[in-house]
Amino acid sequence: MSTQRTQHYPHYIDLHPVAHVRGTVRLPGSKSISNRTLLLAALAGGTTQIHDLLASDDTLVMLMALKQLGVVWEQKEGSQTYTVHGSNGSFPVHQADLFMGNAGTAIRPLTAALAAMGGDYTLHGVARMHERPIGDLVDALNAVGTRIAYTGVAGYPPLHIQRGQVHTQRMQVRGNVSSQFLTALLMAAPLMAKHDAVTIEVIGELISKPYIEITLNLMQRFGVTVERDGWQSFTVAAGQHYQSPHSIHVEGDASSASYFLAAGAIAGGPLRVEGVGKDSIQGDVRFVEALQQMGVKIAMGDNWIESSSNGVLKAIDADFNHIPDAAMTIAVAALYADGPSTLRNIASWRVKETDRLSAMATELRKLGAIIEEGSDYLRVTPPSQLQPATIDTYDDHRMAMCFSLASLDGAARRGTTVRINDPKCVAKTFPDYFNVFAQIAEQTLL
Ligand SMILES: O=C(O)C1=C[C@@H](OP(=O)(O)O)[C@@H](O)[C@H](O)C1
Ligand SMILES: C=C(OP(=O)(O)O)C(=O)O
Repeated sequence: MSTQRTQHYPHYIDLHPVAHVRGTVRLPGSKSISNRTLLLAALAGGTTQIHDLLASDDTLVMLMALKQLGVVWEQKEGSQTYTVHGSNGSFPVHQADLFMGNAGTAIRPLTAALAAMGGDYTLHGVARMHERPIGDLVDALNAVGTRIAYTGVAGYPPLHIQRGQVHTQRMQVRGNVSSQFLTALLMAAPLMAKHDAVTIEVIGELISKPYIEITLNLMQRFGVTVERDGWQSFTVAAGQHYQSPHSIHVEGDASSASYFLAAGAIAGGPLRVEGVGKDSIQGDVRFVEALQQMGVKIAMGDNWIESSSNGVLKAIDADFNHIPDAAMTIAVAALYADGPSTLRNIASWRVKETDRLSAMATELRKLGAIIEEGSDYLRVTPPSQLQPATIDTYDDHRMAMCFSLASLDGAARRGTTVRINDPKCVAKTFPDYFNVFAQIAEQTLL
């Protein structure tokens, strides 16, 4: 039923040096908003039209899982408009074996929702998904009576969910490994708050905080209000149900925007992205603050952002905990800076699509950079000249996308030829990435 596109990529792509980039890019939909919206629409009462849903592997696994769970949805032909028929808080199918790929935004919220509903479900994914932690979420849920078991290694998917006896007014969750655990509990909380309010307490530190704002914002649009005490506790009053807002528009993906904004910053610009802007609910729009600290000129409208180079990039030393995904783009942009840059507080990189701290260090070194890899930081000292390199991507879309930037000529140093191995991994969030990247580079020839 889905007509999502499949890009046919070769085993590698060679990117040759690009003198200048300029142009306008229409962004694909936000992954974070797409998968949250799909699940909320599926749980809600009523029918929701979702416009500009992201077409990618991560949204495909969510769509397919919902279909297996008996949720009815249709895609409007030739568009990314979907109609989802809500199931009023209870999915029709109570037994399913669900493939979650490597989509954190699918497996974590679905685990919480299915465990709260009860049934007989297994959730599994690609090999790397089975190395990505989920124990803090399972602990939080099983402590209030759900029945989730590990079928492989304790603390990691695959999971087997059975019907439990959920009795809760208070839940506790750790937030120092992934914010998606809190997001998952928040989204499932209305299913558990039938008779009593449910309060979710965060134990210790919470990382990636802006993603919680996306969750709360979308829950609100589906009619559920969360009372909060800062980042410490979140309460969902009893008797709230998700209600369709009828129509919802998915913003462009702010993390995907980072590659193009960095391109404009490195290699001239102006480079405009359309689909996100001042009004965005995504924390990753704050990527532009990091660029501004690096001396980049940024202009912003309600629904667009534009970057242009202002000479040599200034080195940066900053905390990137609030924008872990877009921070990878800064690590590559740092190759063009006037000195060493330090990206701090990014330990979560180790448990994402790959160990991104280690992968980033290895691949940046291939280009000639001197790298210090800490347990939770990365220090990038640019080389005098970038060396041609073959970049391994570790089945990590962001590795493939951010290393494309090393082909750009910057004010401080020239770009180099980069071979990107296994470029098809971009399908996780941006199947068309390399075509769009080629267009902004080609536009310089006009
Ligand atoms: O909630 C979300 O949509 C996301 C939260 C972040 O993960 P962590 O909270 O694990 O850092 C981010 O890296 C991921 O790409 C998307
Ligand atoms: C960490 C990421 O994905 P996920 O939603 O699978 O956690 C990412 O897209 O960079």
